[in-house]
Amino acid sequence: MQDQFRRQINYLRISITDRCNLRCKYCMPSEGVAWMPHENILSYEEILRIMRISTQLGFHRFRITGGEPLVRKGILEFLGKGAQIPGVDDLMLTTNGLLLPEMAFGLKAAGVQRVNISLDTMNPERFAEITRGGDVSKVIQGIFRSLEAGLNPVKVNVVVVRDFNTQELPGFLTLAKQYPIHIRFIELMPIGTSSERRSDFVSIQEMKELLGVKQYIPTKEVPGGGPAEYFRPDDYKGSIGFISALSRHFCNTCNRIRLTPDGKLRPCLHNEREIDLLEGLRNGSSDQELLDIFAQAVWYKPAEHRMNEEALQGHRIMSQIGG
Ligand SMILES: Nc1nc2c(ncn2[C@@H]2O[C@H](COP(=O)(O)OP(=O)(O)OP(=O)(O)O)[C@@H](O)[C@H]2O)c(=O)[nH]1
Ligand SMILES: C[S@@+](CC[C@H](N)C(=O)[O-])C[C@H]1O[C@@H](n2cnc3c(N)ncnc32)[C@H](O)[C@@H]1O
Ligand code: SF4
Ligand code: SF4
Repeated sequence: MQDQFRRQINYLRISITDRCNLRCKYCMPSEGVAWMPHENILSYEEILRIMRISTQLGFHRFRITGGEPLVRKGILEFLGKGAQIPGVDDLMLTTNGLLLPEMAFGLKAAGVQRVNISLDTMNPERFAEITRGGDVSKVIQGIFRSLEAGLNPVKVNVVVVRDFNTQELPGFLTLAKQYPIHIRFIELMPIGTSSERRSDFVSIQEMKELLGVKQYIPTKEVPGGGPAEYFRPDDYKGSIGFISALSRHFCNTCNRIRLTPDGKLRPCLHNEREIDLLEGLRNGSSDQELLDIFAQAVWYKPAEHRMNEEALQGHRIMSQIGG
């Protein structure tokens, strides 16, 4: 359906858990966060009901995220049911990739079309540093396992952090050149733990200079519903993409809203306003009543983010919203 600014909103990002098997420095504080109480987390049945209802408003793209979605028990069965819902055309996942070596084929069999995998560095020590203990070899195996499984396209999300991975960016191009892998370089957003570290921000313009690519040839061939702009140099099997949330924000083409693990609809990533669905789900509301709440959340989406006004961000960190 359209929102009040005539944007077509048809993409629901669903965070199925706030839990994670990593603690990335820009996403979570070192002490971790208190997990949401179990009884507040939407059950899979509740999520499937919301998906069904949302298709009546024209939602047809669904991205499962978190926290780390693959750590939630029963996810493959849930995805299998989600993929069967009429109107669910695109079922996708954003993951840190650690569990993909064993789960990629299961995801494909469940009906997931594609995965976006987060990988900010290929250096084992630096990966362990930024994720506070992760094993990069598992993620790299996970990327190739996803290709083998036929998840297509496979995208890799690289959040660029000044003096951490800036020197390593050209190394990622090898992956995009040799394999059908789409590397997306992402501007660090001031949210959660990274809101105090604005000096770590690197703009897309600067990233392009660091990459040293001679000519950026735009391509529209990479399937996706997100804000990335893609380029495919002639001799590349994959592509290079950029997500410029801050320097050239793309809110005027925004097409999504979010569902948090505790059942709130969040019309904008960077605005603390949320609309509760949990209560309605649990107090016997009809589908029509839930649909009305949903439609309201879409209609009142803000025109754009105001990332530089911290008061508007709210108290949630990225893993609790579904980045
Ligand atoms: N500002 C802003 N940034 C977003 C939003 N959604 C995603 N992003 C950024 O884009 C990054 C990649 O998101 P993904 O989960 O891989 O999904 P996507 O790019 O929407 O997906 P596709 O293009 O469909 O592959 C996130 O880590 C965020 O940094 C959004 O609604 N607003
Ligand atoms: C919050 S994670 C959830 C899914 C999964 N755990 C993962 O890491 O892919 C989703 C995406 O948000 C990105 N992210 C987290 N904090 C961010 C920030 N402050 N700025 C930009 N991207 C961020 C991560 O790099 C990841 O690609
Ligand atoms: S970015 Fe993803 S993997 Fe890293 S701590 Fe956040 S939720 Fe976990
Ligand atoms: S910041 Fe808000 S309005 Fe802008 S693209 Fe993201 S969700 Fe949409």
